[in-house]
Amino acid sequence: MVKIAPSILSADFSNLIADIKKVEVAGCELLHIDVMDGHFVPNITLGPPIIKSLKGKTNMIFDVHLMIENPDKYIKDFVEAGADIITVHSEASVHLHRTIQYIKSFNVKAAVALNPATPLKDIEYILDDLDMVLIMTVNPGFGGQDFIMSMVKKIADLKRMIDSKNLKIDIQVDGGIKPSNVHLVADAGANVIVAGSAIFNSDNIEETVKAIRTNASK
Ligand SMILES: O=C(CO)[C@@H](O)[C@H](O)COP(=O)(O)O
Ligand SMILES: [Fe+2]
Repeated sequence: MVKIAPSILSADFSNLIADIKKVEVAGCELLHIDVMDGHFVPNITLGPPIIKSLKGKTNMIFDVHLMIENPDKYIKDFVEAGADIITVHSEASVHLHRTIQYIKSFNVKAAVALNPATPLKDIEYILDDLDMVLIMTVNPGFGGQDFIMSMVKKIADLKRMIDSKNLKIDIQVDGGIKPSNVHLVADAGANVIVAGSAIFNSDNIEETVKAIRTNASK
């Protein structure tokens, strides 16, 4: 059974709560919140004050994807804003093990994201410290990009790595996922599905979420 995490990057920011309610009613488990700083990625989105303003308005899990340089400097702010899961990019953290321990010291879940070109070996020795690994299926920075097909093998390799160590770690995928390709990532082992444009740009959010869930289990 997959969990679905709509990315609010593609929501209507002038009507954010209404859009969040729609995905909650559609049964989505997580709210994926993309934080971009204009340095790690060429785009700027939102920060802790907006996340804080949303807390308490939905029961969904706040899944905060930090696409920022020097994440350690801001982790406490995101925890205080209401993050339940904090994902940092391996490419953005010099001392990744320390960063993960720091996130976990606040009793929130810790995850590492890998850009498409980043090898799995970057997390091999810290895998058992992680609650989730995020395999980027596009280059981070924008919603609405095309899914990178070669990431299917990377997901399968990660799944094998996790199973070989007898670990229980979520595999999240993010970028270009829609009802027509979700089976590829789910078959490979992904169980947390981020989708932004496919959900928020659809005419019928409930139907699209249902299609993602159904097609993931085909
Ligand atoms: O982190 C990112 C992009 O950097 C994502 O979460 C996107 O927001 C996903 O959007 P779609 O590719 O599903 O439209
Ligand atoms: Fe994301």
